[in-house]
Amino acid sequence: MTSLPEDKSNNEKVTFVTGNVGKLREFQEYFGHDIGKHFVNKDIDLEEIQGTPEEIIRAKLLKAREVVKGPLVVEDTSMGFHAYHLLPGPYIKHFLKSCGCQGLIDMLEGKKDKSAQALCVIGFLDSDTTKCEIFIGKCEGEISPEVRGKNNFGWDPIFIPLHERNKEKLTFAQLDIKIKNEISHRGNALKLFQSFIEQWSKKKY
Ligand SMILES: O=c1nc[nH]c2c1ncn2[C@H]1C[C@H](O)[C@@H](COP(=O)(O)OP(=O)(O)OP(=O)(O)O)O1
Repeated sequence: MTSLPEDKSNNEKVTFVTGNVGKLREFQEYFGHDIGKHFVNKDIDLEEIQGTPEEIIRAKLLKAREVVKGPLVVEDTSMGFHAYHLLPGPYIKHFLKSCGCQGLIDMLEGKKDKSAQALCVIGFLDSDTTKCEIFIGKCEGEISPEVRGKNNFGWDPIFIPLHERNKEKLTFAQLDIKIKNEISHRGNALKLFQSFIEQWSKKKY
């Protein structure tokens, strides 16, 4: 299990509420060694509502608030096919669990349009407010005709990000985590979140 490094300073830490090891790994890779100065991780199973990505993230933050007192961050990721008007979208977790990566490929059988979009929504809630800050990152891609690369994170082995850094059309699972973070939905959301959290820490301490 990936865990964030401990830090003994007195700064109030932001709690990243997630039970998803893949998310934690990419978060840690993005922020680097200092991550423990700012964040701690708590694995709480947060019930997910149905709705738009913004509605889902707000509900996730408010649910987490019932358990975590201090500043907190949650994340929700969806992935959908343009041929299906971006469904499964927020329901991708359930599709993946029941059909697997091959099942997702099969959903596009006979469809000419294999394009897909990944969306990452990061939500932040400070301790003294109910105002949710939301950061959204997107990544356009296409679904690979077969499962490729080591599957250690969700639908990574079938998602080919369309980006000039990926001329070889590798799936996320075949790309180095550093490159994934530079071009992915999560990386794009983290860029926005990072500038916010740096300003927030300056004001706070
Ligand atoms: O970059 C990614 N590359 C491939 N797969 C990914 C990625 N990011 C999330 N995923 C998968 C995990 C889950 O099957 C679904 C999102 O579900 P999602 O509700 O956001 O996450 P979760 O319940 O696993 O963790 P959490 O404890 O943070 O709510 O897509």
